[in-house]
Amino acid sequence: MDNPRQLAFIALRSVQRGAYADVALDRILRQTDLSSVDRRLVTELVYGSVRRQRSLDALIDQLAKKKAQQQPPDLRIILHLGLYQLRYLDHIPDAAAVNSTVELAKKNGFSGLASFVNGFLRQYLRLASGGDPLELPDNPVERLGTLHSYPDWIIEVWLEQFGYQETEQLCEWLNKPPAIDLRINPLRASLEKVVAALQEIGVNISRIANLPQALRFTSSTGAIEKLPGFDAGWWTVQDSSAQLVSHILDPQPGEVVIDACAAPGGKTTHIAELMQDTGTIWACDRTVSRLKKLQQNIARLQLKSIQICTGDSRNLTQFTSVADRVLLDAPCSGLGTLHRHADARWRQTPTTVAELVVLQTELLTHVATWVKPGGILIYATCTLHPQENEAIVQDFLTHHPHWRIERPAANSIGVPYATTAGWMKVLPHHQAMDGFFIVRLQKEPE
Ligand SMILES: C[S@@+](CC[C@H](N)C(=O)[O-])C[C@H]1O[C@@H](n2cnc3c(N)ncnc32)[C@H](O)[C@@H]1O
Repeated sequence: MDNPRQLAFIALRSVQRGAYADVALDRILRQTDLSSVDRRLVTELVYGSVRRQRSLDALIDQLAKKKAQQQPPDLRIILHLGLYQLRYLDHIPDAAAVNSTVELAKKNGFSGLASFVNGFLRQYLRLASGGDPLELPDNPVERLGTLHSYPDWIIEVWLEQFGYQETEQLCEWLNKPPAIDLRINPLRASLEKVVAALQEIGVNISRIANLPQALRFTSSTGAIEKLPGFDAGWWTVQDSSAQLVSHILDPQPGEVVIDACAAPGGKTTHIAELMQDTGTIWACDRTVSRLKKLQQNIARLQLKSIQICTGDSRNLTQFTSVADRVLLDAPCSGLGTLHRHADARWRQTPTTVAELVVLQTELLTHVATWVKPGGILIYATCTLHPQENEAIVQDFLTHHPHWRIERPAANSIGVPYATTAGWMKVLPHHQAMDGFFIVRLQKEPE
């Protein structure tokens, strides 16, 4: 049973039936005792096949008699697995990819189609020896969508924002495996201490320009929770651009700060660290399971200044005008973090975005009432969709004349990401971090 390709096939079958890719993968990996090399292969095959689904289907449509949608669902997965290895993985010899895919077909009820699978993959290889066999439409939206495997609507949103060349770079960047960054907890350890402890066990790590607490792994790590300092609360896994958000909030010791969408607490715990664990931080969220993770993180990092408030932040009435600063790290379509969630591009749609826009508007309108006169409100998302970012802020300012955008001060941490409008945008293909939108709003003093 511990055959990596068979395990990938089982996980992909769950994904096809509606499971989240990370959940399906985690379930399958927990049941096995694979070497770390094989675990990496299963992970790559599952995430890669999901991510590249559109391109792989286009090749099936082109090269097989039956279109991808008309293939038996399990056979379609097997063809995806074979094609994915041939097209995207350099370290697997072609013969091994073809033979193992034929075996997979035989093992999973397609013995009668083994020669079709063999012929199909060998035809792909023959064509690939003379250039890319994937035929691309002329229309730029479908062309980028087919080549880089994104739905047309995402390509349209990005083409309008960034133009063809930048969109293509962004698509390519978000198809690469994500980096893992750490945020050092200065209340428990210094950056130097963490670097030394990791280097001692052969894990390589580098600093990230302009982010005082950030480190990025540059070699493989094994299980993160087993690395030195995790249990002792020396550090937290958090992408650099997410770290940027709390620095831009700039909370001060002793203040009252509310994090309106806090779980699992990446930014709340960062805020507590920046405030030297003084003052009061309210961590609000409506998802109980995610709040449990927040609680675990607070305990591991040994923080005392955070209070949890469970509920829908649109309905919480106890916080009117109490906060020096409020963070709204809003639920969003996550188009800036597609590299971390292989199936997200297929789950989000223009309809889910429209629903999110309503939620984001309602949240922003309500949590703005929590800020004291003269106080600060940060609106942030990890998406690159103007309806969820620029349009939300413009609409808010139109209806709230006592608020204004505060631009990043000269030499401050937000400057490299600033736009002429005053908000900040982190573009993954420029800054090598998750995509983020961050704006700092100030309420008029009394
Ligand atoms: C982007 S995530 C927050 C991530 C978190 N700030 C961090 O850094 O770890 C958005 C969160 O919003 C929460 N959420 C969504 N709708 C909400 C609502 N109406 N009220 C409160 N929380 C909500 C979700 O449960 C989710 O945890």
